[in-house]
Amino acid sequence: MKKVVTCSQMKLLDHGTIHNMHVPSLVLMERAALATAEEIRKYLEKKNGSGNLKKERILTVCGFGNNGGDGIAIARLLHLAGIRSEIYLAGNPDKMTEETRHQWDIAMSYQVPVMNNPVWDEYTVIVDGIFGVGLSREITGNYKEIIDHMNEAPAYKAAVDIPSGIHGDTGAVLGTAFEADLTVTFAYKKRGLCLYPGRAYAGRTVVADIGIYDRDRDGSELASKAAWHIEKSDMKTLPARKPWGNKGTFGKVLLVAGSKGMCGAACLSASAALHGGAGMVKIQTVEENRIPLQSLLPEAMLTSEFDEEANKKNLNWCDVLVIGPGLGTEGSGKERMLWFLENGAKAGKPVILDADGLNILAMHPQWMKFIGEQTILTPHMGEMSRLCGLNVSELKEDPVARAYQYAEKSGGVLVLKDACTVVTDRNEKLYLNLSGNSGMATAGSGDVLSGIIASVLCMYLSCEEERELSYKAAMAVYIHGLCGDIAREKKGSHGMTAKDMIEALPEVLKLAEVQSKG
Ligand SMILES: NC(=O)C1=CN([C@@H]2O[C@H](COP(=O)(O)OP(=O)(O)OC[C@H]3O[C@@H](n4cnc5c(N)ncnc54)[C@H](OP(=O)(O)O)[C@@H]3O)[C@@H](O)[C@H]2O)[C@@H](O)CC1
Ligand SMILES: [K+]
Repeated sequence: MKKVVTCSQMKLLDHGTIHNMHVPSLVLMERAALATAEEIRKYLEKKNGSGNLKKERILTVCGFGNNGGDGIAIARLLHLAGIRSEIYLAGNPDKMTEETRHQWDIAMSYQVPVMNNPVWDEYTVIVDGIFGVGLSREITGNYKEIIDHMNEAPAYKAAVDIPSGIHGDTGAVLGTAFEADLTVTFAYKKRGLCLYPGRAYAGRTVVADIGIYDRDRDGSELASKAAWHIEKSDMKTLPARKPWGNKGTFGKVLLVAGSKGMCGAACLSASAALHGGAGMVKIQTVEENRIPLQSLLPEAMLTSEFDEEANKKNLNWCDVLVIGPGLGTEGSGKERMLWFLENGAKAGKPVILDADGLNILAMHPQWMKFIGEQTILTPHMGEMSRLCGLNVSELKEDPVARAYQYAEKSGGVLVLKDACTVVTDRNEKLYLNLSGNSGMATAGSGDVLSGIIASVLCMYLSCEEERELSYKAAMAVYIHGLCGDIAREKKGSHGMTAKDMIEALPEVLKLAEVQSKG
C-alpha cells in the first residue's frame, strides 16, 4: 500500500523534515528537481534514441512559490546537461519565496536563458512549475492565459508535483488546469492526482523520493490520517486457501437478491462470489427465478422460502450476507431487505448492502439504525445522491468528504463507487482506488463488485490475521478494478461486459497465489 496525502498533510511533512530533522529546504528542492529533470531526460532519450537532443527545446514556466523554485532548478539542471532549456517567469517576482529567490540567483549565475515573450509553438517540452500544493484559489487573468497557451502548444508536457490548477485535495479544476503528459510528484501521491478530473490532467504519474521523513523526532507518525491506495504487491497478503479446508470453511454467502422478472443481478453477484472463492452461495429470491438461476448458475443454491423459521435457518447458516442486487424497492423486496438487514445486524453478521438495498434504505432512512460496523454500503453516485440528498455534481466536488460524512452518520463502511472509488469508515480510514477503467461503467458491474466483496470477506474467515472491514472492502474494490483491466485488454472498453470481469477474476486471484509463493 502507498500513502496518499492532502496538501496540508504534505506541507506538514515538508515542514517536519525541514524543521524537526533539519534537512535544508533547498536540499529537498534540489532532489525534487533532480528527479523531475531525470524523468524528462529519460523521456527525451526514449524519443530520440540515446544520442542527439539538439532538436529539443524546453521551456519551464515558473511561479513564485516553491513550485516555481523547483521549476527554476529543473531548467538549470537541463541547461547544464547540454539541452536547450529556458525559463519563463509567470507573475510578480516581488512575491518570490526565499528558496525560489535562491534558485533564481543560482540559475542566473549559470546563465540559464530567460524568455519574456515565449513563442509557445517553438518548444518540444513545456514544464509546468507555476503552482503546486500551494494553489489556494481559482486561476484567473494572466495565469489563466499562460496555462491556456501551454495547453495549446504541441509540446510534450510535464508537471512539477501537480498540474497547476488542479486542487490537490479534490482533483477539481480551479478555473483552468495544465494538461500534463507526465507529472512527477514528490514523496507521496496527492489526493487530487488520484481523484478525477485531476488524475486525467496528470497523465502518467511518477512518485519521486526526495527524502521527506514521515515521523516526528519522538517517532510518532506525522499525517497519520493520510489515505492509502492498494497496489498489486498487496495481493500477496490475501489469505491462502488452507489445504485441509472444505467448502464449509471457505465461507457461506447468503445473497438476498432478485425479484419477479429480475434475476440477472443476482446471477452476476452470486457468480462473482463463487469465482472469488466463496465455498458456498445460496440465493434467497422469489420462486419465479428458480429455473433461470439454476440453469445459469448450477453451483449456487437457491431458496424462495420467506418465513421466520426459514429465514433464521438461512441466517444462521451464512457467514456473509449480500442484500440488494435486483431486489426491487417495493413489496417482497422491501420485506426481505428489512428482515435480513435487521436480523443480520442483530446476529453480528457482515452485511454488504448494495443496489436496491440502498435505494430502499434511502426511502426509509429510519432503518439506518440497522447499519453498524459490520455493514458495507456500496452506492454509486446516483444511489449516494438518494441516500444523502445531495445531487451528483455536489457529491463530485468532494467525494471523500461526502463519503466520510455518510460513513460517520451511518456507522458502516462506505464504498462510494466512481472512476476513483473511495472507501472509508467512521474512523477515517480512507482508501482511494487506482485500478480499473471506464469500460467498467456498464450494467452489472456493481453486482460483480458486491459478489467480490463477499468472497474477500470469506477469505478472511479462517485466517488468524485481523484486518479491518474497510481494508477488506478496499481490497475487493482493487481486485474488481484489476478484473476490469483484464476484461478491457481482452475485449476493449466498449465491448467488455460484467461477465467478462467475472471471467477475469480467477486470473486476478491467481496473481495473488503466484505472488505469495514468491
Ligand atoms: N520546502 C518545501 O516545502 C518544498 C516544497 N516543494 C515544492 O513547493 C511546492 C509548494 O510550494 P508553496 O507552498 O510555496 O506553494 P506553490 O504551490 O508554489 O504556490 C504558492 C504561490 O502561488 C500563489 N497562488 C496560489 N494560488 C494562486 C492563484 N489561484 N492565482 C495566483 N496565485 C496563486 C501564492 O500566492 P498568494 O496566495 O500568497 O497570494 C504563492 O505565491 C510543492 O508543490 C513542491 O513543488 C518541493 O520543492 C519540496 C520542498
Ligand atoms: K505544477
